[in-house]
Amino acid sequence: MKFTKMHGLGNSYIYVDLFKETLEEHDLPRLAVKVSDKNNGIGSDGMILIGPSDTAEISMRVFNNDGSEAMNCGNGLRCVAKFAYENGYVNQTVFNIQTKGGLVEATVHPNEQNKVPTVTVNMGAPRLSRSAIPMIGSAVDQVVNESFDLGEQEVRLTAVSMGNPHAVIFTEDIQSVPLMQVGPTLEKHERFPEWVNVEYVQIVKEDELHFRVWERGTGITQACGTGACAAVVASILNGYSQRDNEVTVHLLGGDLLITWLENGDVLMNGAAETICEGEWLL
Ligand SMILES: N[C@H](CCC[C@H](N)C(=O)O)C(=O)O
Repeated sequence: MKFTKMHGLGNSYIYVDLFKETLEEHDLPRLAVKVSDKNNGIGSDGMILIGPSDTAEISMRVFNNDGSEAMNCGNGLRCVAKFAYENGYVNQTVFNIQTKGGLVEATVHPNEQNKVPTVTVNMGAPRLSRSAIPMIGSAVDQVVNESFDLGEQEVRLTAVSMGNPHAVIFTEDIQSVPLMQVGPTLEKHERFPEWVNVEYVQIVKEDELHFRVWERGTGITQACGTGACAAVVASILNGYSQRDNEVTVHLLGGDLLITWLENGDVLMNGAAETICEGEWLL
């Protein structure tokens, strides 16, 4: 099986081109776990399948490194867009990508001078209703800065879906967040029936945030594109940032530029890079 390893700000995946490869005989969750393993496999945060679509120019399926399938992946979308453009699967720089969480529109910027190529993705509108997250056990429909009992400690979180679920917690000091404790506890908490991605955010100023993430199905990653979008939406819902203003999100692996437009859509711009190509022999 031929593959391409690509990353968005250090959030890497093993990409398989289903226009050329067939995985019908494979158990996809098991394959995702195997290829993601850094010792017995290739090593990545998961596996992404690029393929045909009957509703868009191209489709994407995302598997975390625990084998769970996700509805969306921001860093993955930018890499899929770059791959589709470079491999001639699309003949324009603006095109749609079908994800399990819905259609998104990607814009490839191929000619940026002497810079790492970036891609802009219109991620569509965030889903804020508790039932869309999904999240249970809350009296209100939109969960904004709500107290959440974790047993030995209490956090205040804002719940946002970008097709996949996110719990955003604001902090005064991003360097000291208890991500290793709170991340796994929240990730599989019973109040999140489909589990949840967990983000800590420190406000630098209204158009600049620091960000850390514990990803559902993967753990701590260098970056999470959908998480950065959720962080900016949560920052605006909590009054720290403004609609229609581009916010710079500093993630461990680099920066993303996110704007929640007045029309409701969330735009994400960031790098997408190819690491290597290879053949999976197992
Ligand atoms: N762990 C996520 C999928 C990957 C999302 C992330 N890598 C991104 O760039 O958005 C989930 O289970 O919803």
